Amino acid sequence: MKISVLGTGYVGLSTGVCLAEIGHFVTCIDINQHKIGQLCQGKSPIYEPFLENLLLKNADEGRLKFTSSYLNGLEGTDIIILAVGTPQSEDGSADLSYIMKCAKDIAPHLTDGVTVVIKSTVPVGTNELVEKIIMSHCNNDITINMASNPEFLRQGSAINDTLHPDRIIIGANSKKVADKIEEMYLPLKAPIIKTSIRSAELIKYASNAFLATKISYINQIANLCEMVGADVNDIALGMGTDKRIGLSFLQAGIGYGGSCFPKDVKALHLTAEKHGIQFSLLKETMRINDEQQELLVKKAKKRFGSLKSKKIALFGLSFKPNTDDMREAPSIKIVRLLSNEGANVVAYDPVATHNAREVLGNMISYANSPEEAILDADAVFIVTDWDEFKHLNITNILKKMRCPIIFDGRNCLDESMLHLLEIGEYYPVGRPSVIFSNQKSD
Ligand SMILES: NC(=O)C1=CN([C@@H]2O[C@H](COP(=O)(O)OP(=O)(O)OC[C@H]3O[C@@H](n4cnc5c(N)ncnc54)[C@H](O)[C@@H]3O)[C@@H](O)[C@H]2O)C=CC1
Ligand SMILES: O=C(O)[C@H]1O[C@H](OP(=O)(O)OP(=O)(O)OC[C@H]2O[C@@H](n3ccc(=O)[nH]c3=O)[C@H](O)[C@@H]2O)[C@H](O)[C@@H](O)[C@@H]1O
Repeated sequence: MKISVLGTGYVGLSTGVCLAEIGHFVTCIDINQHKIGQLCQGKSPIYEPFLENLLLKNADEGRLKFTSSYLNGLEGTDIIILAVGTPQSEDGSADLSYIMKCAKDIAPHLTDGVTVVIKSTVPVGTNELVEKIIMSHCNNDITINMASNPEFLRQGSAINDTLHPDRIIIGANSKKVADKIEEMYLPLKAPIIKTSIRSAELIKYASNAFLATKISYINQIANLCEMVGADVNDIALGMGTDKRIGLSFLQAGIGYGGSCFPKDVKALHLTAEKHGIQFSLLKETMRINDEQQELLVKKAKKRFGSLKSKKIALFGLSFKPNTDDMREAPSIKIVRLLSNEGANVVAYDPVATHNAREVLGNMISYANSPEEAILDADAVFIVTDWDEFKHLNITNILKKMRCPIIFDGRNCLDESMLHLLEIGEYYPVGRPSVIFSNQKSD
């Protein structure tokens, strides 16, 4: 099939590359000419494992092209996939301006019978809105087919998630349209769920808000664990082994961030409110998450009394490992709180430093290695659970501190490695703290 994908963010690019990988002829279109320039040279504008290799391979084999011209990119296409951003507006609702503009701009280039698929996360009713915009801006008397096909990939594992999805949701108002989209995905051999357009739109928000709520739930359990002397990792294992609950998304820590959970929970809460539903559960999900992001600073204040002039080494800046994305990263709030307390922050992140500089500027200093970050540090905050921080040599690095005091916001240091520290203090989330003197005690 000939497919055009609009938007070359995480979703557009992963979708485009993977559809080419399964044999389709794909053109990715973006209004950002700088990005298109990079992509035409085989460079990925985002850090995402395996993406660049697959991009180069499919471009070389002639199945993947990039352009900023709608005229070239939409010519003779069977399916158009809209994957532009839907960020948060000031009032918390989804900002649909990019998708609306996109609809208006592509309209004059559409041909009769083309299928327009919305993959961006959009509130219920947006497909209908987009169809209206297209119909009022297309040149000829054409018909188009609309469909909703929300995306569930995670950053950091976007390629694997796209090639091996748990399920594919297709929302369409006719069997013919749904079948056409199913045909596009056939080589993936993934379970397909066909439904109405409105249900498909809502499935996406319901899924993200549920996962975010699961995280807030385990984080409140973690807070309780600290009060009663229980271990949240054991609780998560004990709960999650029940198949009805499941083990995933029970990793306690300093809360969720990223470009989706925060905005999607807010947007769903607002949609419910708009329709007279008081979805207060989601309000609590958000409140718990806001508070959880303050946890490490609160713990450090309790430990040190004052953080004024204390040097804090921050391990990790991105909102999760394997990405350089800083959108709504918990590190941002942590840095602001630490700065307000008068602490000096030196941060190390394997890939996010460049993006972090744009958000945090000179509020903090940036180190090129964990070793550099811990020089003269009073405490270490582990903010992102990069693999690099979990491995044995991190314990060796921490051992170089005179008396390491570690606040582990992601519970990522291994207990057995920690015992190599002969002296120091370890404060995880929802688990017993450990004070190492020559003899270890709880
Ligand atoms: N980031 C993620 O992991 C996931 C995101 N989503 C959803 O997918 C959508 C896209 O998200 P991201 O890929 O993160 O977005 P992004 O913000 O990283 O990228 C969006 C891209 O669209 C381009 N664009 C804007 N207007 C355009 C137009 N008129 N024509 C062509 N290109 C245009 C922008 O230049 C930008 O490159 C959002 O609705 C998001 O909620 C869904 C699942 C996962
Ligand atoms: O709509 C989206 O954009 C995507 O949002 C999330 O994906 P993503 O934000 O890339 O990353 P996740 O792995 O879900 O992590 C989100 C945040 O939750 C935190 N998290 C995750 C899992 C967990 O157990 N505990 C926890 O604190 C992570 O550290 C991170 O800050 C969903 O997992 C995807 O299915 C969805 O497609």
